Amino acid sequence: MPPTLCFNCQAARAVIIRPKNRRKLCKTCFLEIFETEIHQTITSTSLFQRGERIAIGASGGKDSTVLASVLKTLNERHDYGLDLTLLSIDEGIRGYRDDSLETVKRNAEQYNMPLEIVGYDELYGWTMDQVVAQVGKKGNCTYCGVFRRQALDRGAARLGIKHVVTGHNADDVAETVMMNLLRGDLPRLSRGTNIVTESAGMQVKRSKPLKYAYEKEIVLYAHHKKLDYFSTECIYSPEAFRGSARTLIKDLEKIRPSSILDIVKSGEDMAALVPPEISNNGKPAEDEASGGCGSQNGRSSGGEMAAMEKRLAANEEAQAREIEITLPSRRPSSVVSFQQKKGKLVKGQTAGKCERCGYISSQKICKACTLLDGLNKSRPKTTIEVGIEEEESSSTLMRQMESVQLSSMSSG
Ligand SMILES: Nc1ncnc2c1ncn2[C@@H]1O[C@H](COP(=O)(O)OP(=O)(O)OP(=O)(O)O)[C@@H](O)[C@H]1O
Repeated sequence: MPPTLCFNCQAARAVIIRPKNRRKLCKTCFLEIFETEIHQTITSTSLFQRGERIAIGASGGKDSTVLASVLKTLNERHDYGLDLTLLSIDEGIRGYRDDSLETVKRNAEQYNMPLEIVGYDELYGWTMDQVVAQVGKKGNCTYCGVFRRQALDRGAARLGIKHVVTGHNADDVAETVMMNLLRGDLPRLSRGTNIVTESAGMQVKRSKPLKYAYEKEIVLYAHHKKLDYFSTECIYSPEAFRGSARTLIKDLEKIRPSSILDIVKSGEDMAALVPPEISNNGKPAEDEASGGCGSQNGRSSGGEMAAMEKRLAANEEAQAREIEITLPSRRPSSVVSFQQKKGKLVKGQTAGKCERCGYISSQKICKACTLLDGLNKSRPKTTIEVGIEEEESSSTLMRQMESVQLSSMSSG
């Protein structure tokens, strides 16, 4: 039987079935199409300014490694004129981040980019190993996510850089859309679909150039480009709800490959219907997919079923560690009744500064300092009342507090 020819060039042998649309492509065409699509995302959203300094949030994983590689390629090919730097956050997780940082150090040499490493220990006086030793695994992702978002801002500020890019991909965005849909959280759904979010703390812009790239294609790209990346998952691991949304999306993708992009597009369309007063569009915002941990994501490039099974098992395990979060007043129905009660939309909050660390926050004490308070007081059980949009301003819902209960923290 003659070999199947590439759908694109009709000359070379097809070796890849594109996860996005099942088209059969040769390696060269796949790599070029993948890069071209990222270029189109960048140009159609006017993501970068010529001469801009960009910090690439580099974890050593497949997404940020592919992001660094593609940005370098496109910067040279299309003469974007960008000054690219790798920025890594060392959460202090022995046997995980120390190994992945070795990968980033190699990447810095391979891509000829400067590398800045910022540690939780120097910023907060705690490593994640110490946090977990104190609070247990349950809820540890909350600490890590809050700390990482600030750390990326602080790292960028240290470098004098005002734009951080992260490797969040279409699967991550689809998961965020799905999670917020299931929670009935329109403001977050809206923000999670934006390609650019202004970071609350330091007026650092944050963006996701891989927003429309499928995770599977990122793995294929890394594989065929022979990129050097780290593929072990975080030892403190996953957030069960995101894992469940992920499994749901992966199941849908099997039946309908376009599902991931369809969910992203639907999220964007729904976001367009959310009034700015509620979505906080264009204002400082922290969303779950802009610096939080997604290391629950499968990182293996082979044996999808095996990876899926592993994920399912991990999700099950994660149920026991899931943090209890109550969102009493964030459903669209409460948005309406809240507004009706007031008779008009409530003006947004004014972002002030955290009294402790100076990070911009709508509360007196920012989320990271609140968490640190609990840690430093060595409380075995902590109930923290934080505004869910604490570091975000101008949202009707921001005035409504959510109760985040970090219960049984000492139980692991
Ligand atoms: N320790 C870190 N240092 C710098 N950037 C990070 C770090 N952890 C995460 N990021 C950024 O946030 C993005 C999403 O991280 P996440 O934890 O969800 O991992 P991921 O989806 O597996 O990505 P990756 O494959 O790049 O690790 C990463 O692609 C990276 O840009």
